[in-house]
Amino acid sequence: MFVVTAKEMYDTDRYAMERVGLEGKMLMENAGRAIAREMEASLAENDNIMILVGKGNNGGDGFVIARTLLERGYAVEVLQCAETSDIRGDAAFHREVLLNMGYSISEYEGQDVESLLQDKDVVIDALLGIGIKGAIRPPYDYLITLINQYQGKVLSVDLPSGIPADEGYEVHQAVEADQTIVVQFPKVSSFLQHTAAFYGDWTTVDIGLPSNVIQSGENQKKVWGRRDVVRTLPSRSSFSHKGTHGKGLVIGGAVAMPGSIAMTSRAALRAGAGLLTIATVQENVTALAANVVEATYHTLPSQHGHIRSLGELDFSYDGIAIGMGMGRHEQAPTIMKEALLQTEGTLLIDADGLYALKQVLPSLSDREGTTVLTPHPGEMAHLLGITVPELLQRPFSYAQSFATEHDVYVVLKGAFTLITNPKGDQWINPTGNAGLAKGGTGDVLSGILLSMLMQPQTVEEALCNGVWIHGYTADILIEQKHSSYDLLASDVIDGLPATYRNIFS
Ligand SMILES: NC(=O)C1=CN([C@@H]2O[C@H](COP(=O)(O)OP(=O)(O)OC[C@H]3O[C@@H](n4cnc5c(N)ncnc54)[C@H](OP(=O)(O)O)[C@@H]3O)[C@@H](O)[C@H]2O)[C@@H](O)CC1
Ligand SMILES: [K+]
Repeated sequence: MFVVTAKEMYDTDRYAMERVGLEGKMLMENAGRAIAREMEASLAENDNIMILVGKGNNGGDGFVIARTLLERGYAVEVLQCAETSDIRGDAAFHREVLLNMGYSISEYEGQDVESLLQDKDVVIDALLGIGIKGAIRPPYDYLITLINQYQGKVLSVDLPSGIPADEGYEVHQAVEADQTIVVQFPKVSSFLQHTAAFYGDWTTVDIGLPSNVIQSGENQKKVWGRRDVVRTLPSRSSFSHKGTHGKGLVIGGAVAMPGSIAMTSRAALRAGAGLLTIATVQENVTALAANVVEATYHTLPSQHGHIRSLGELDFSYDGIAIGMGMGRHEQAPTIMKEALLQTEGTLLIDADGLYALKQVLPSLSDREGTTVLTPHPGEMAHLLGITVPELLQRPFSYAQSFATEHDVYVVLKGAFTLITNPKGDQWINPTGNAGLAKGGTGDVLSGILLSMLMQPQTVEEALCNGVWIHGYTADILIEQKHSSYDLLASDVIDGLPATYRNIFS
C-alpha cells in the first residue's frame, strides 16, 4: 500500500484527468460514493447526520456523500460553510446535482451551530482536505472547535480537517475524528506521532485512481503488511543445515549491562539464526553462557567493566550486530571504527554503538558491505545533530537524507517504525503497540533483524519482515496473554514461535 504526500496526490489526480481521461467530476463521484458506503458501516438507520461542507474539493466529496446517504434514506442536513460563489469546478457541479435532486443545502451565516449539532448523532467533516495551507482561518477555526466539543460520532472525509497530508507542519487546531475515510492512498500524516491520533480509526477507499505516477516516482513510501511478509519470508528447505541459516556475531555488553546482549542473542537464535557467537567482556561470559546456552563465546579484553578493544576478533560472519549494552566510553569510537572497516559483510549498529558511530561517521563511506542502523528517535536526532522534536516533525525526510548521504539502511524505531534504504525508498511498519515502549525491546529487535539479514531475502525484505515480526509478536501477546503494562522484552522472544507458526500456517 502506497503512502503519499499532497503533491503526489495532486500529480496522480492530474495524470488521471489529463492522461487517462478520468474526469474530475467522475473521481469526485467515485470518492463520495465509496466514502458514503464505507461510512454506512458506522451509521444506524435512524441517525441524524450533519455534514459540514467546506469550499474546496473535500467539500465537493461532502456533497456527493450527502446525496448518496439521502438517497439511501438517512436523515442528512447539509451545512455549507463557504459562500456559494467560492465553490467552483467539480465541487460546484456536485452541489448543483444535489440541489437538482430536490435536496436542500443550508448556508452557514454565523448561526448557532452548537445548537444545530445538539440533536445530531453523527457529524461528517468535509471542511478541509489535502489543500489546507497555514493556520486555520474563520469560519473553520470556530467550526473545528465546535466539532471537537461535540459529543457524538465524528467521521472525517480524507483527512481530519486541519491536518495537512505532509510532514513538517505544526498542528494547532484540527478535528479529532473517531474515524477517517481516506481517499485512495493513506497520507504521510497518518504515520506521524503528532498527527496520527487525529485520524481515529482510518481506512482507505478505492476511487479508481491509477498508481502509475507514484509507482514511477522516486522515493516511494509504502506500508509493509502481512501479505508482504507471507510473500517474502523465506520458508526453509528440508535440506538446509545450521550454516545455511546464517552464522552471526553479536558484539557488545559491559559488566553493568549483561542483559542487552543476552536478549539480542536469544532473539537472533529464536528468529532463526543458525549459529551465533557472542563477543563480550570476559567478566560476563560465565553468566551469559548459562543464559544463552546455544551460543558460542569470544572473550574481549576489558577495562573498567567495558570492552577495551576487539583484540583478535574474527570478522568473517554472515552478519554482525554491534553496540547493544556496550556503554558510552572513550574506546567506543575506536572499536566502532574497527568494526566498520573490518566487517566485509552486513553490519548492524544499535544503541551505544550509534553514539560511538557519530564520532567516526566518515568511515561509513569506506565500507563496501551493507550497513544497517537501528536508532530510536533520540539516537537518530543525535546522529543528525538536531533535537528530537525537530526529528519527529519530519522523520521521513530526515531518515531519507541520512540514509542516502551515508549509503546506509536506517530503521528509525517508533510507534510507526520507518525503514529507509540507501536510495531513499521507505516502508512503514504497522504492527506493534505501547507494550514495546520498554527497556530491552530494541535489543530484541536487533537480534531479530540480525537473523533476518542472514536469511535469503533482500536487505529491505529482511528489515521490513523483522520489524513486522517484532511488532506483530507484541500485538499477539497483548491480545492473548499480556497487557501493554506487563509485557517484557523477553516475552517478545518467547512469543516468536507463535508468530512463525501463524505466518507459515
Ligand atoms: N485525487 C484527488 O486528489 C482527489 C481529491 N478529492 C478530494 O479533494 C480534496 C482536495 O481538494 P482541494 O484541493 O480543493 O483542497 P481542500 O482541502 O478541499 O480545500 C482547500 C480550500 O480550503 C481553503 N483553505 C486552505 N487552507 C485553509 C486554512 N488554513 N484555513 C481556511 N481555509 C483554508 C482554500 O481556500 P482559500 O481560503 O485559500 O481561498 C482552499 O480553496 C481531497 O482532500 C479529497 O477530499 C476527491 O474529490 C477526488 C480525487
Ligand atoms: K475533512
